[in-house]
Amino acid sequence: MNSLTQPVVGHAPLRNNPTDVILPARPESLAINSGETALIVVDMQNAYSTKGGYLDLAGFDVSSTGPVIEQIARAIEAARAAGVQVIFFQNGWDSEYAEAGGPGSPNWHKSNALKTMRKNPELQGKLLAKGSWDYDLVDALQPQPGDLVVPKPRYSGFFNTAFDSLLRARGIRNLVFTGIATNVCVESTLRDGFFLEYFGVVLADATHQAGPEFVQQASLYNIETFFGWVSSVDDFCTALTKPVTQGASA
Ligand SMILES: C/C(=C/NC(N)=O)C(=O)O
Repeated sequence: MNSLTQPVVGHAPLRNNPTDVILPARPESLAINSGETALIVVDMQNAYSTKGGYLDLAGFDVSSTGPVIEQIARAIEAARAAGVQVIFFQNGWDSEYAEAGGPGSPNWHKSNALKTMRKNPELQGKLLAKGSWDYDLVDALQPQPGDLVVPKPRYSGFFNTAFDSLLRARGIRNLVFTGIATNVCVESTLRDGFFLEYFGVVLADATHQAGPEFVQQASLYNIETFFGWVSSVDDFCTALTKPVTQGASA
């Protein structure tokens, strides 16, 4: 075989027509390649954003999650149009809660879902259980062919999941985060990604905290200052439609 007829293989088969974009962000703009970037939608389940779901029943305020869902939908549409991989996380456990861990697990003691069910036995089997309404992704944010859905049993999406392998196999290095809750699963996953050499960006207006407003600000401060970058849905959508020509400045 000569060099023209030999099959060619390489690492990281990038997605169609990857382009470089400059994403305005704090504390500085980021140059990212669309083929090496994934939009991460964290736990947009009824549990976290719908009245009657786990967070609401546990006493957290979910009254302003509607605009966040709309912003995430915009970010997903822009990502799909630009060929950016969309990955949904879905948090929860089997209906017997074996995956949640028993009293030997700190999760059993700290999970407000498990604590709420222990206090209200009539809810047993309903919160964050696979197959339940609570576990389902919200109607407005449903995966489409080509998107990935990754179930996860703990706050960090890297723990006991296929996430890292899925990213590595696709040559993805940049993780753009949306979802709920900023201060729990979003921040946990972004932090673990930082230690694994992923560049993490959070789209602030496509996230919502679990707890008072100050924890949203604290989490964004932490991310901007120590673990990654903070941007917005407008900047993400605009950046994806304005590829940067190699060698040109933004
Ligand atoms: C409080 C909480 C947050 N989860 C998340 N998706 O950030 C939980 O799962 O208990």
